[in-house]
Amino acid sequence: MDAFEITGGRPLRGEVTIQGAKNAALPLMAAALLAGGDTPVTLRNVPDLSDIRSMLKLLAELGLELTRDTGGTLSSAPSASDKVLAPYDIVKTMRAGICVLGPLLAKRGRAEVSMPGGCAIGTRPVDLHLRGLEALGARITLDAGYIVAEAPPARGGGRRLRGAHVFLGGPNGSTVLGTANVMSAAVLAAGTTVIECAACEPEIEDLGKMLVGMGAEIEGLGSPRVTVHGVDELAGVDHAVMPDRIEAGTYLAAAAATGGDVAIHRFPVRAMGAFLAALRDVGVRLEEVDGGSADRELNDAETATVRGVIPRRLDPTAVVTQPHPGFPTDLQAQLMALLCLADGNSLVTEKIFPDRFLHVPELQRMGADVTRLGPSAMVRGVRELIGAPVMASDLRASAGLVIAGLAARGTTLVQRVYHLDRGYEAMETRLQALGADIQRVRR
Ligand SMILES: CC(=O)N[C@H]1[C@@H](OP(=O)(O)OP(=O)(O)OC[C@H]2O[C@@H](n3ccc(=O)[nH]c3=O)[C@H](O)[C@@H]2O)O[C@H](CO)[C@@H](O)[C@@H]1O
Ligand SMILES: C=C(OP(=O)(O)O)C(=O)O
Repeated sequence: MDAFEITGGRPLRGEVTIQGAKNAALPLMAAALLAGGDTPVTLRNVPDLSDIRSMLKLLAELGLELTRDTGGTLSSAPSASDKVLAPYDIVKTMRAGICVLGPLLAKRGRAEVSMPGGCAIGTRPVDLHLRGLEALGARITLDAGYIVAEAPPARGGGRRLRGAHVFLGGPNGSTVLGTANVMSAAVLAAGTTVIECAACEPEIEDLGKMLVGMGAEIEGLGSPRVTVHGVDELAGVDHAVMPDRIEAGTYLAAAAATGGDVAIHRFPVRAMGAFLAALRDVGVRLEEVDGGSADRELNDAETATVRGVIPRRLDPTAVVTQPHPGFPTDLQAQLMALLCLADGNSLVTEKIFPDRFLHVPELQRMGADVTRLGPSAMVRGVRELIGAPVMASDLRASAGLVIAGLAARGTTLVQRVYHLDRGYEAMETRLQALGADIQRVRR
């Protein structure tokens, strides 16, 4: 199994360009199943990640071939496939495998989708996905680990979902991929669907933009009330995947933890308000790099090249993860790694996945002073972290450990790098280019 061997203490310096977002690209790829006729779907800025390869395999299994060029563009060949089985072997590897459920139901009238996998970050039910699709008239049963769903018979023959009022609120707010599924199903339903308590995450907005580009009629994107007027057919589209806000936040946190100076290109500023507010509390200020020389205050750009002005001493802060536009749970571990080095006590509360603290015992192995208190963690800043062998069993916890390793004295071995390969393209190469001492090794 691959591991990262990191010798810490080198400030990251240089430039890094943010890739397309994994969590946008995966539902966008699934939405390619909705295209009719022989117009191709083209998706640009698709990162080269193991989750993306798994989704390509899953779509091929469903009769939709997407080919990838060297520049990260995926193009579909026309498909008249009526396959509806999303098998366990592929879907178990990633949560986003569930994203084919809505498109299959809408386009092919039936779906048999294995219960999904994904990061082990606590219970991850799919009840809201199913409730939303049932509201659109789908009949759903669970059979041997598979979700078997069928659209109701349509008046003119075949099967078709029907528009409805759908409420997607759950115990911890809305559901991101549940919203993707219901929205992708509603676009071809008969009549109008109103999704209340829709996820406002930028990746859902990106999916909506792609669907609109295919001919869908959607209002309220980015808000908790999304209205979808069903249409009879969708065409292909040429769409660029939004930049990855989690990757951007990870590299910024790494620069801050090492006292470095990194210019980050394609930084999705507008999608990152809560993270940037937390960094400002810690003392990091962002400046927009203007033409490579004169820097100015960061404004509300969609994307920009930014540089963090990193203080010598980091202040502590309190953050609570929440649905967008709140602080993203997918950046909680990375921020915690940074707060381990702040001058004082911080409080991190996890409201989306209250057990998402797998990085805590591993950070403790590196000398961090963190106490878990139910859904919160008290982080008492220490003067330094010390390299150690560590291991995490989810993607962002692993990213937090890489940041800790980059800042620590001595050598850290981050094991089970396959988690990182799900979400960060060539992470070690990109960090090496920023001056980090990091190697991929076999252990
Ligand atoms: C591939 C992808 O985009 N994954 C992201 C997506 O996951 P994912 O879409 O799976 O996460 P959800 O938004 O669905 O989960 C949010 C909360 O809702 C609960 N819930 C969810 C579905 C459901 O049917 N019932 C229910 O109760 C979950 O347990 C959790 O507490 O959003 C998460 C929250 O921002 C991110 O951490 C993941 O990186
Ligand atoms: C939790 C994540 O991914 P997934 O939902 O695919 O497990 C993530 O991207 O941080």
